[in-house]
Order: sequence, then C-alpha cells, then structure tokens
Amino acid sequence: QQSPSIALLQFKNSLTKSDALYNWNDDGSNPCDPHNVWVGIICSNGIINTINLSDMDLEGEPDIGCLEAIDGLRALSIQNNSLAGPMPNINRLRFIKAFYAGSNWFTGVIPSDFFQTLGSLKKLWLQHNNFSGRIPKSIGELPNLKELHLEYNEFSGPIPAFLEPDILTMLDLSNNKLQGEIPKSLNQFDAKVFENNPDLCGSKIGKECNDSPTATRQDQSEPSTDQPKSSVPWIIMIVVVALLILIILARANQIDEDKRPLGKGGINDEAVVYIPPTVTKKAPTSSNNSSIGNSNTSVVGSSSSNINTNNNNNNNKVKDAAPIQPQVAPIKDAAPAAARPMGGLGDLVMVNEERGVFGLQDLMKAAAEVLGNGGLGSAYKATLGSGVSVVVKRVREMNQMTKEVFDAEMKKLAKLKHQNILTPLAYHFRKEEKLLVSEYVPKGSVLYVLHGERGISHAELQWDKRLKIIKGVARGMGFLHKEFASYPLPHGDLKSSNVLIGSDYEPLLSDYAFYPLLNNTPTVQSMFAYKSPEAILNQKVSPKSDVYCMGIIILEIITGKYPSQYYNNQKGGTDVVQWVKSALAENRGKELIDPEITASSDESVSEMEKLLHIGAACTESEPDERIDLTEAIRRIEDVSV
Ligand SMILES: Nc1ncnc2c1ncn2[C@@H]1O[C@H](COP(=O)(O)OP(=O)(O)OP(=O)(O)O)[C@@H](O)[C@H]1O
Repeated sequence: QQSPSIALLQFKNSLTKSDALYNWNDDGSNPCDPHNVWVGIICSNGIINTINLSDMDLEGEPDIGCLEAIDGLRALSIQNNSLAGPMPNINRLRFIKAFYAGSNWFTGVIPSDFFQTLGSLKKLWLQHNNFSGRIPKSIGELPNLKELHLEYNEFSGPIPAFLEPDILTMLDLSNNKLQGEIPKSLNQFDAKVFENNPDLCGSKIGKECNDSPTATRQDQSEPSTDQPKSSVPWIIMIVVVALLILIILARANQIDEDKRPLGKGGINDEAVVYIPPTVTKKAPTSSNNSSIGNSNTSVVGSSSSNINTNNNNNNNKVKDAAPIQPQVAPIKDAAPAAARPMGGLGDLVMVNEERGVFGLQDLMKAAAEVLGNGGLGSAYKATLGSGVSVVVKRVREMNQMTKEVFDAEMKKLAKLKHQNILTPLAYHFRKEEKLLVSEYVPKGSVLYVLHGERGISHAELQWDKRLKIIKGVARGMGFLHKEFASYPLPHGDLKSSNVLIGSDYEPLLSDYAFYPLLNNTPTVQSMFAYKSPEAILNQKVSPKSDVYCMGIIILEIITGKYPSQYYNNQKGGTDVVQWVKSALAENRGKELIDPEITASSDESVSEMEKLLHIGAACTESEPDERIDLTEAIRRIEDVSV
C-alpha cells in the first residue's frame, strides 16, 4: 500500500492550483513531522487523522480517492476553495466520518448509490455548489449521519427517505429545486431548512400537497436515472424574465432611490434582497466557468450600479465562516453594506481609530463575505483596501431608536476597554438601517473552534486554553455587569458564537449590551438570555439570566458537547444542563468531561470537575437558587491549570 505522503502528493498533483500546499514535497519529509507538519495536516500520535484544506485557494478536480491509503483519516475539509468537476470520489474513503466540501464549484448528478460505502459518515457538507439531479438515495440510508448541508445547490426531485432521522441533528436543504412532500420524519426541523424550494409542500411549511404529479412523485418508484428532464427551455425563459425584471428594477432605482425596498422602511428586509451565493464565490481561473460569472452576476443584491459585476475579477467568496449555525438561515438577507450604494445615506461614525479610519465608501469597495445571519441580524466580513478586515453587523429592528439614543449607546460601547471585550470601531445610523462595525477576529468563535471543523485551532483547544477562555469570559462578564449595572441584561446574548477567540486564546465577548436598543421589539427575544428557564416560563429576565448563559458556555467548553439550549426546539444537541446535573448527583462528573482534554491533562480532572460544578450552579433553573455572578467569578478564578 502507498505511504500517506505519496497519497497526499498524488492528491496535490490532481490540482491545478495548490500554492498553499507549499511544504507538501517529494523530499522524504514526514507530513506529521512536528517541526514541519505539512500544511493542513493534523496528526494524532504520528498518524494523520484530519486534513483541513479550507480556504486555500485550491483549484482543479481533486482526486480524493487516492487518500484511501491514509488509514487513520477521519475528517477532510476542502471547503471554500475553487475546486470543480463532479462529486469527488470520497466514496473510496470508507472510514471517513466528516467531509466538508461546501463553497466550491462542483457540478453534476451524484449517483444514487454513491454513499453506500460510507457507513461511518457523520457529517456531510456539500452546500453552495452546483450539484443537480436527485439527492442520492444512499444519503438517506447512511446509518450515522448527523449533519447534512445541501443548501444552495440545484438538487431536484423528492427528499429521500431518511432511515435514521432521529440521529440527524443538523439539516439544511434550502435553496434547491426540491419537489414533493416533506417527509414527516423530518418534522423536528425548522421550516427554514426547506425554504426556497418552490415545489416542496407539506404541513411543515404550511403548504398543502395536492395530488399533482409533483407532489406525489416521491411515493412512486425511482425513475431509472437521476437526471431531471431537459431544463434548457426553462433556463432560457428564466434568464429572459430575470433580465426583464432587472431592467425594470434598474429603471425604478434610477427614478426614485427612496422607493427601493432598502431605501424606505416598511418592507420586510428578508423578503427583499439576497445575494445568490454562486455569484459571490470566486470562479476557478483554470476552468471555463464563464457562464457563472456573467448574466447571473448582475442580479446581485439589488439594482446598484456600484456592484462589481465581473465575478472573475472579484475576490468575494461566500464563506461558511461558522459551519455550526443550526438555527440560522445563512446568506439570505439584505446585501452587505459593502455592496450597496450610499448616495445621501450619511456616513460611518468612527468611534475607535486603532484599525485606521474608513468610511462607507471604503466598505462599499471592500470584498465582502457573508458570515451568517443570526437572531439579531446579519454579519458580513469586509476586507478594506488597507488590508484590514472588519465585520459589519446589520442589526434588525432597532428602528424605534432615535439617533440621539443610538449615538449615546454606541458611544458608551466604544468607551469600553477590557481585554475580553470586543469594542466597536464604527457605526452607521439611518432610520431604517443600523450598522455596527468591529474588528474581524480571524480564529472565529468558540462555537466554531469547538464544534466546527476539526482544524488546528481545535487541536490546540486543550485544557489550559479552555480554562483561559472560561476565565476570560467570566472576567468580561464581570466587567459588563459593572459597566451596565442598571441594565436588566448587561450582556443578554452570551453564547459560544458571541465569544471570539483573540490572540493567544484570550476570548473577546461580542454582541453585548443590546438590551436597551432592542427592548420593545420582537428581536429582543432572539437574545440567548431569553432561553433561560425564567424567560421561557414567565418572560422574566434579570442579570441572573446572563449567569445562566455563562453556565451553558462553561458546560459546553468542558464537555465539548453542543448544547441543545442553542436550538430553537431543543431537539438536537445535548441538554448539557440536565446531563451534568444528573451525572453530578451520581458522582459521575468525570465521565462527562471531553476526552480530548482529559487525554493530555489527566492530572487536572479534579479542576475540570470544579468547573462542571460551577456550570451547574450557574444553570440552576430557579434564579434565586442560581449562584450570582460575583460568586461564580470567584470560584472560576480559583480553578487552576
Ligand atoms: N468580529 C468577528 N470576527 C470574526 N467572526 C465573527 C465576528 N463577529 C461575528 N462573527 C461570526 O460570524 C457569525 C455570524 O455572526 P452573527 O453575530 O450574525 O450570528 P450569531 O452570533 O450566530 O447570532 P446573533 O445574531 O444572535 O448574535 C458567527 O459565527 C460569529 O461567530
């Protein structure tokens, strides 16, 4: 059998652009050599178990099958590149558990039985590609499948039957061309995961299925081929109609800027504009993809003439910045500030010039990527001409706010100085648009590093780092509770996606102190503090609700489990509160600690257990019985590495 290094080189040779893999060389070096580990390779005890090639600007048609020679390989990510061709031959990696191939240019029909050999597969991420035809039946037959992302493709036909729907905790089939009835076995998922499939029906999305051939097709036996009927005439028709709409929109826009949905309030932002992700992906330079970059591209976001319509020249890529965003409908919201015209819209107010001074014009010119669309609004990463990357958060429903109140709140936030608090850099206020700009933190959030791709940062998330993060979160919370002592919720939205990992693993809290800005709007309910038992039971929140949120993070970090509390319906993830509570009652706390941290720090298990107890005390369901923040911080500070 081939050696792992030969297999890796063969894989590299299948690519037409692989500059990032600069130390993958045929020089007898060992990919796991701790002094010169090959880029993207993650080893455990000298054996390759993960290959993480996300975001490496790779191009070509990857030969993944040759990696079957790497026995220990369990996770592979090629996400966010410009790879193309048919579905890569991952089916030769019979022991693979996680495969991430989102945001590339893969095309074509995947054979129905393609996944048959992949009985160990738990995570399959193929979103934002151009796959077509039916969702392979064999996906539904995977016995261990937990996460399935197929959104933003061209899949058609019925949703296949899932043999193990209860195991499936994360699913997104939105933005395809699926047809027929949504299987009842998928009822645990939010309607969002099926949206933008005009021909789907079922009680889940409130659309009755009639007996039309479309609606009943999934009950019939599968046709002999997965290929849908010729769609060429339809495509021509759609393109013509789209062009007509565009021309009309462009005219309307010229006539009266204020009549655009984004120009005036009153129209639901979500219904108005979205950036088709295939438009913002970077097309591979080596393959002939011209059709992707032209007529489609002019549809971007709105009728703005400022948008860069030449896809081959722009660097925008839809980035799956946080692969774990279960309650989020990604990439569907208004165009980023960076992609909209600013005529007469006022400018940014800079409140912190440490990262330089910039204005809306600079944001407009910046390469923008969608990071996500959370409960409070959507977030974009924009890389300015100066090379500085910032995050623009477009917050929903702050419309009742007067400019004076908003200014005052922003200035308060800008003054905060604490090593565990991310302070804003700038903001923008218009009656119908509020933007908050902050520094982009490259490592991402605790959510991402802990549960997302098992990359280098994850491997580094050992006991000492986890303790550092928990202490930093506690210190940041202590600071916010002093600064905003009069607020019912000094933070309000503390959860692992709002804890960013700064340099040297010092955590930075973000999205805090929004309560006064959101109060009296439905959006306030999206804050995580509203998932505390007192809020669920009687809509009451208090600073103790923040303590509950902190407890969830502590339990999440120590157990390594994704808390069910982050889901809207609590039907996925682990109920960390109950799980820890019952285990502690039976003196079994040790069993719950993430084996990834006990393996290398066995001597510290008793300290880890202390944190489980603190987490449990913070998540007591009765606020009166819940430990208060000062006491929690004191106990956390007592824990040592
Ligand atoms: N400054 C930043 N640097 C790097 N990543 C960020 C930054 N701000 C946000 N993110 C990441 O971008 C993604 C989207 O953020 P966003 O705040 O919109 O969603 P969220 O945290 O999931 O939900 P919510 O809106 O309820 O806070 C999250 O995964 C978040 O961790």
